[in-house]
Amino acid sequence: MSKYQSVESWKPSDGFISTEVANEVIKEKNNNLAILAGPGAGKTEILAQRANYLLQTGLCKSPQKILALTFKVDAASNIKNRIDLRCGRELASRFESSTFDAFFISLVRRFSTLLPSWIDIPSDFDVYPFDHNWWSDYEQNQLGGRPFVFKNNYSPLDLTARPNDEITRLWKYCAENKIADYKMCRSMAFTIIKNYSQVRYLILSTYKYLFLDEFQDTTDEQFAFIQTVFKGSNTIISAVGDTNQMIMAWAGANPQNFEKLAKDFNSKTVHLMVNHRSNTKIINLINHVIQDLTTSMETPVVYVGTRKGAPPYNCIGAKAFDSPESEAAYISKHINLTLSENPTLAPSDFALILRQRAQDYYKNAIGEFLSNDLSLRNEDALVVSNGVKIQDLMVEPLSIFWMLLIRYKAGLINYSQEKKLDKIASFFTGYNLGQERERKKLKAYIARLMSCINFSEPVENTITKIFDIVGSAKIKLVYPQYRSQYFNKVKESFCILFQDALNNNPKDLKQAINDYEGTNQVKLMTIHKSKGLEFDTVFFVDFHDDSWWGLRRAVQEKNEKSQREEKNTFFVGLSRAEERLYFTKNRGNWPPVLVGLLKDSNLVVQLPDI
Ligand SMILES: Nc1ncnc2c1ncn2[C@@H]1O[C@H](COP(=O)(O)OP(=O)(O)OP(=O)(O)O)[C@@H](O)[C@H]1O
Repeated sequence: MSKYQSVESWKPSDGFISTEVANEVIKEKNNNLAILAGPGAGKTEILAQRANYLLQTGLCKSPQKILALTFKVDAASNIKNRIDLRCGRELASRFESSTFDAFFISLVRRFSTLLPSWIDIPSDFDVYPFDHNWWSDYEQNQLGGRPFVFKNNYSPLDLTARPNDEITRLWKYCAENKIADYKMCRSMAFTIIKNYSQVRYLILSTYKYLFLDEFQDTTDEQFAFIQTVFKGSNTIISAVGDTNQMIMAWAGANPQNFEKLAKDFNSKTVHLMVNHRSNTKIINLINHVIQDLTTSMETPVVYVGTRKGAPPYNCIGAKAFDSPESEAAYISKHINLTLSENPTLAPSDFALILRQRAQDYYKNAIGEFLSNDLSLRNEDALVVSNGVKIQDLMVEPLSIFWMLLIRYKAGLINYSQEKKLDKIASFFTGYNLGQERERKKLKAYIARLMSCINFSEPVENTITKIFDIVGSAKIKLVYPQYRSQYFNKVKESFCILFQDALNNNPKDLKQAINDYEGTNQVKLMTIHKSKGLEFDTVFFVDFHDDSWWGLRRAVQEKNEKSQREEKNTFFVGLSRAEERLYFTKNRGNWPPVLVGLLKDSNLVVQLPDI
């Protein structure tokens, strides 16, 4: 029997609502696609379903693979997690998801021997961003200091011709210390690709399909890489994004990406006009803001919701306060009221988002939250200095794996979590879950890992024992991002955060797990960090003119580009809400441009006193 399903019998999984356009995207065979879609349209999901379709029907046959490239680590693991859970091991192993930078690094490690002979970097170098302190040390110790190109906006260098002394000295120093920063890796990857057509052909013959998620955030440099490798090839590209959510221009994202894709790759443009996330009132507000974002040359799009049920009464509101404390006191009471009226909601369904300085806001607000029996978690905070941010830790595959084992040991695992644990363990062991005998061996392996867990021992001991059984080589093979020092950062951050949760709840394991995962905590984060997420209720806090100074300045200076970026940021934030969306300020004036938009919509009411 064929291991592949027929194209006719293949169906999308997990309650996916398919529209004609969605179906067209999933099943496109020949054309490069530019998929434009608004918030909540299920952009990542449609790529995940397309990957399932191509792998499960054999349109992407072994040994061909799909490569998904994106800007951010969490977006890369998000799509990979969905494929891993839905496809078997063999199929999932042919879906590779990576950030652009991680892909560049893997190219350099693999082909470092092809680099010009003056570059002597060993393949097991560590990568981290060289920050201000690093450069200060370097400048003090190294003759000639930081190369000029590293001081400015930097395009990748072609390293084939031996560059100047400053550059060669930097590379020599890094080779001796087995380190490199991201910019250096980009240069090395470009040098390999441009000068060795064999490497390009190897990439092209490996990847029949290329997915580009969050395409609006792609930089010129990344686009140049896509052009160099894929232009004129048979690899089929599917790029998905939302130009109204482009908030990375400061990091080099180019608003013309979709046009460039159409020109260079003759891509077919498809619009997904649905929003599966928000209620009709919030979608009306989204459509209203889109009208403002649309230039006179474009036709404004209008999104249609698929969510059932009427929006809650007063679901979009605003209120002014005279201090962050009184604002936080009101919000925590409001959350408690909504929780008491909606028993299916938990504190983690509520988010406070703000333009900047989440930690300052946290310090002012936490007391009020605690006195209303609620906990607030600053998702943007580092677990430990030089460690991983809480929000990033939550999506790290190793943190997910360790928590699943801990849940299993504590008897607090549900069916889908257990399936997920089996899947990850099968990646480490190679056991086939479809075969009874191998499944038994897999269960014995998981039991062995679990026997390492002793809740009265320091968490670090437990994790080290688990790690010894799994083996570092296996972990690095399955998750290439852990080939560097980053593994130790994730491990240390996990141990500290989970140890804290255990210490705070010595007799209540369930509560400790909830504390670690933030299940019973209201989330606090910057708008940039909220991108890609969704919450039942969103409070836009600290929503005053001073915190939107970037927009104020852009208006004063008539800087259209910056105004657009600020408005896009506002758009990203408000489109995170499913059912309730509130704007609050604790001083000064409302930001005039944004509040003008809200007033014009006629959708925002004054929130009542509680
Ligand atoms: N085709 C679909 N049918 C039903 N529900 C869907 C579908 N696609 C996505 N969803 C659900 O809709 C919500 C929004 O999806 P998702 O977060 O993938 O959208 P998105 O396009 O990435 O949004 P954004 O750009 O705003 O982050 C999620 O809860 C998701 O599970």
